[in-house]
Formats: sequence, structure tokens, C-alpha cells
Amino acid sequence: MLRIAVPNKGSLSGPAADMLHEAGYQQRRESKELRIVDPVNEVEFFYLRPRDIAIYVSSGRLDIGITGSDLLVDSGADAEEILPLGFARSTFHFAAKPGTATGIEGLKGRTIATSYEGIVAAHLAERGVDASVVHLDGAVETAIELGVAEVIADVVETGTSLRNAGLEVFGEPIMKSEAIVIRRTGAEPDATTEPKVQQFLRRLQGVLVARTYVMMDYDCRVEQLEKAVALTPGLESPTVSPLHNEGWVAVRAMVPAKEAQRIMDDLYEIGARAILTTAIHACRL
Ligand SMILES: Nc1ncnc2c1ncn2[C@@H]1O[C@H](COP(=O)(O)OP(=O)(O)OP(=O)(O)O)[C@@H](O)[C@H]1O
Ligand SMILES: O=P(O)(O)OC[C@H]1O[C@H](OP(=O)(O)OP(=O)(O)O)[C@H](O)[C@@H]1O
Ligand SMILES: [Mg+2]
Repeated sequence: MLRIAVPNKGSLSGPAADMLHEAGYQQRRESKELRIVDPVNEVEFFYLRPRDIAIYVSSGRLDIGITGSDLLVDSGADAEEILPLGFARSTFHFAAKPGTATGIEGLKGRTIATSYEGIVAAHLAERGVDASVVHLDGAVETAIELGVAEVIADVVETGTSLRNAGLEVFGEPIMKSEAIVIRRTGAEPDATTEPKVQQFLRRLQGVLVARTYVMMDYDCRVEQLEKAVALTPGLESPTVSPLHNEGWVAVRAMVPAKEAQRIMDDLYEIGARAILTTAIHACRL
């Protein structure tokens, strides 16, 4: 049975459960459940604190886990990313009251509050900056107002939390992060679990593709086919079928969902007609 760590709370937990559900895995019904078995897929899910997941996975007690790349780096655990999942995207930044800090060089001797001590300490050490780091569990934006620190280092997504606290980012971004699947560094593929790991990754990749692509169908004249195919090259190559009306073909290809409307306009311009897009619910590439 494959053993997988899933975030039980916070920004990662909802989207991770949704993705696993879309990939055909059974998920817990109540937020208090700490582990469930999906007997059909032969997988056991452990619902753990996102911060702890890299530690469990690096210990080898769990085969793989879903966490954030910033949490993986912060933990210092011996685990590596094997698949990016495209949600919980954020950037890790220093921030302070406007005009009170400019670059990392100015942090010498100052106090920085953060929930990500590992990332901050390593970043400062690499640049030879000697500052003190105060660990707080969350809501670190408030630490400046209350005089616990002069600077914070935190996750920024929309910037709303910083703005509400009257703070602004300074210096280079410390790191970018997103949800990822991790596995123990250098894990020897185990003959019994490896096929299940690969199946798990294929299923999640299928969900990612289904979320980012749509299927496009259209009819066009044979003379326009090369131009049309250049607009819709598909993944391997588009399917082209003859129509009953001579001189016309039907074309089918996957296209990036974000570009679908522009591609439909361009196809129409070159004379394609009956242009349709449909959602892809699941796929194996
Ligand atoms: N507002 C946000 N937008 C996008 N990603 C976020 C946001 N806040 C946290 N994350 C990401 O979520 C992961 C942190 O998960 P975690 O559950 O520990 O924190 P959280 O979402 O802040 O939850 P909580 O504060 O309830 O503990 C990190 O990878 C972080 O980059
Ligand atoms: O840039 P934004 O869109 O505002 O998002 C970033 C905020 O979201 C998270 O906070 P969360 O709500 O998880 O509270 P926390 O600070 O207690 O972790 C993070 O710690 C930031 O404070
Ligand atoms: Mg938080």
C-alpha cells in the first residue's frame, strides 16, 4: 500500500484534496480524520501539518507527500520535488514600514520576525549578514506594530496582508513557492510501491493537463489546412479527418485553455467554421 502525506490545514489542504479527488482518489469526509485507506487504489493517506510533511517523507515512513516548496526548503529535510502542482503559488519576501529598510545589506544587527526561520537564516548566512531572527507561528505582519521586530520575512501572494499592516516589500524576492509532490532524496525505487508512485504522478499530471488545456474542433477547407494546423499544433499533431463535402476537413487538437479564444478568432479569420471547444475531464499523456 502506497503511503501519502496530505496537508491537513491551511492554504494547501483544500486544493490538494480537490486535486486528489479529481485524480480519482478517495478523500476524507471530515476534517478531523487523520488517516484514511483508499482500498481500490491501494493508497493510504495521512493528513499532517504541512510543515511536518517533509520530515515524515525524509524519514522514509511515508513514500511521498504534498507540501509547499518553501516549507520543504525551510524544513531542511532530505526530500526533493518530483512534481510541481501549480497551486498555492507565492513569493517569500522581506517587508518593513516604508522608508525603514532598503536592501539585505541594511539588515545587520536588526531583528527579523518570520515563521520560516530556516529559509531566512540560510539566506542571511549565504550573504554574510548577521541579524537576529525571531520565530512566530503566524500573523507576522503584526510583529512590527507591536515592536517585536523591525522587519518581517513572509509569504506574499496578493500583497493584501502587507498593505493592511502598512508594510511594503524590499530587496530581492527570497524565493518563489508552489505546492509540490516530494519524495525522499535518493530513494531507492521499491519494486512494490514504485508502479503505484508512477501511477499517482501520471494521474496528477492528467489533472494538471485537463485543467490547462481544452479540446478544439473545427472544419476548414483543405487549402487552409496548413495555416490552421500551425495555429493548433496539438501535443503530438492534430487529428485531421475528411468531411463528406469534398474539399473540407475536420480538425481536432488540444490547445492551452488561456489561448483558446484568441485561437478561435484566428481560425475564423482564415476561414475555419464550426469551431468548438470542450473541456477535458481527465487524461494520460
Ligand atoms: N495567501 C497565500 N497564498 C498562496 N499560498 C500561500 C498563502 N499563504 C500560505 N501559502 C502557502 O501555503 C503553504 C503554507 O501552508 P500552511 O498551511 O503552513 O500555511 P497557511 O496557509 O499560512 O496556513 P495557516 O496560517 O492556517 O497555518 C506555503 O507553501 C505557503 O507558501
Ligand atoms: O499576500 P496575501 O494575499 O495577503 O497572502 C499572504 C498572507 O497569507 C498568509 O497568511 P495566513 O492567512 O495564512 O495567516 P498567517 O500569517 O497566520 O499564516 C501569509 O502568511 C501572509 O500573511
Ligand atoms: Mg499562514
